[in-house]
Amino acid sequence: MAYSLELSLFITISSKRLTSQEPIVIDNSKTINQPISDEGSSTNKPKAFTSLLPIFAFIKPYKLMLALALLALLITAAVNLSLGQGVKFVIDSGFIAGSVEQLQSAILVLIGLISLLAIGTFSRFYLMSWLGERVSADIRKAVFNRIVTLHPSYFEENRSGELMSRLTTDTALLQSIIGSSFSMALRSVLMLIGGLVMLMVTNFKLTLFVILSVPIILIPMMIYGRKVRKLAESSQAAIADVGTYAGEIIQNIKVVQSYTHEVKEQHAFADEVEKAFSVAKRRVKQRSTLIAIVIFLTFGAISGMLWVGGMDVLKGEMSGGELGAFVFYAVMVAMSVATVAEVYGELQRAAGSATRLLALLEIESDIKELVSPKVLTNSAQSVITFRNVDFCYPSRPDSAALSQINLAIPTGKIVALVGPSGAGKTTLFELLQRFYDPQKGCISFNDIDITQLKLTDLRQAMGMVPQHPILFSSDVWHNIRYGKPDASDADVISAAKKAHAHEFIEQLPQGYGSFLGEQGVRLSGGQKQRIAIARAILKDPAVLLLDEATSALDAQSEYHVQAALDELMTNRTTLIIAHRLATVIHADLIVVMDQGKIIDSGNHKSLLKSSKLYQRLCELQFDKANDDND
Ligand SMILES: Nc1ncnc2c1ncn2[C@@H]1O[C@H](COP(=O)(O)OP(=O)(O)OP(=O)(O)O)[C@@H](O)[C@H]1O
Repeated sequence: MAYSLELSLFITISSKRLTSQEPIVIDNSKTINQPISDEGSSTNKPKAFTSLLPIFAFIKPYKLMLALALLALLITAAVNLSLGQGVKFVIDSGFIAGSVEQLQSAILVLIGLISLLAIGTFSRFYLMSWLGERVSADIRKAVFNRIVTLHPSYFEENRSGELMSRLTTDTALLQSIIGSSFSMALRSVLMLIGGLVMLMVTNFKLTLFVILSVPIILIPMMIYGRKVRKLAESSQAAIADVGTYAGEIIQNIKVVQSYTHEVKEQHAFADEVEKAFSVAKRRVKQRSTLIAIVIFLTFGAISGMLWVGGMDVLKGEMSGGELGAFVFYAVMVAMSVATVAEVYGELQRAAGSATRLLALLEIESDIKELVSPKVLTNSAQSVITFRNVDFCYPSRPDSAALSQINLAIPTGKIVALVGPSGAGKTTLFELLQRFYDPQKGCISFNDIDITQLKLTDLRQAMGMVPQHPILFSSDVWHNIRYGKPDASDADVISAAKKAHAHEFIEQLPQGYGSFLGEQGVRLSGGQKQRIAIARAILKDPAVLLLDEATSALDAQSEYHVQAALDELMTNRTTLIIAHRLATVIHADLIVVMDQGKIIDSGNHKSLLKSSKLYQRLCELQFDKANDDND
């Protein structure tokens, strides 16, 4: 009886395990990011298991936990095996011998064993699951730590969604491998060996029967199991499509509504959902069939065994207890083989995840730092020099984004960069912050080549206010304090006042504690800019990099933003990507750029005379300003 219970448990567990694998499978097959690595997938089986080995480096710190878990595993395996002897004893000494006392003592022993089994199983399950969770948390942290230090061009080649799935689904698969599959496999191997030995000891003829019937049960299981797994993969892929579709629509809800595409999107989404349903339907059908076949074959084989064994019992060649124990061990062997087969497939998929995660951990940032980099000492000085700088983006090696850039920016001066779209102005900012290194030439800060400078010193000295401010999904405190994490509340408020942001922040529902929504959606463009300016004021950088906003700010916002910027630029070396004439007129130096080159430089007056492009840009601005005034 205990057996049928265990068998049905086994079937439930196996089907649950299939379900739990599914989300992971989809990630491997569907959203793998090819540039990172596509190794370790099912096409790379021979390498599969060796690629799991480096994961042991993450398990090593928790050796004690692992040892205890293995001990618990050994104990439970031994108890499981001895249970068969318990069954034999109960039947032979209790029922058959008709002795109440012996039956009682047999049952007591059985209860003792079962208690030991329960404690052992609890320990094994707890310790292994703990280990799985702990190791996957450590891997997640290691991967994230690596990701945030990588060069920005890496993120142009690898989409953020794909990196996220490394952090979540790939690590989750490893967690399930370490936390459950690994111990299941070990336990099953132990039970398989132990079970086979016990079978041989109990009855050799019947052992041959078992060895023959195991493949009869396993082969259809494996064939169907593979089909179910494949369908589970496509089912998850279809569900992922549904998620991606919904995510995009939710993100762009305003565009959808302004084009009144709600109904169209509802239909398109319904199609995606139905596609996912029809795949799921096929999977459910296959799985139901699989379960039915397994039940039929398993119980069929047990019945066969009972018949052969029963005949032996009737002939007096075997005791009833021996037959009971035999059935017990036979089912144990079959279950162990099934588990090992199932875990094998799972390990292969986990190997894929491990390969990808480890590949990610091995990537080095293209922006290298010297072993003992130079540090910035003179905080009062901030001289920037570009010498013969040539640069093309890694993704476009044949087209120069900057060429032959020579530029000297003295301490405390305001330098405006002007030029048509695509001239290379933003690229200049990127190089200065070492998001990329130029292929030729040299950029120096205070006469030190920036490649020799300590990266944090360099970036600490730069404060960037981008055209489209980046805000985090948090409150005002967090967003301003990002400029200086240890700033006091008073410092944050003072920076906000200087940035002309204090007043509007005060009027927000929870003042500085107001949540700004994803990317600060709950603020206007001008307000977002002022928060970004407050952040830069708090950082108090030696050099200010300002991508001036052209966005149609209303006159009042523009006044506030300009006043905040004036405050920020005072006594600070400033580079402005200038879109407005007002800034350009006051700049100490205006640099005119076109197609990656500096074509003119000077002040407003001299350029008006000498530079055709500058004249044209001014005319366009004046005409626009006049049109706006009309
Ligand atoms: N990440 C990138 N990868 C490849 N090419 C890029 C990348 N960023 C910019 N470019 C290219 O480099 C050139 C210079 O771009 P950049 O953004 O520096 O121009 P810009 O002068 O700042 O233009 P805008 O005023 O429109 O912002 C453009 O041709 C652009 O297409």
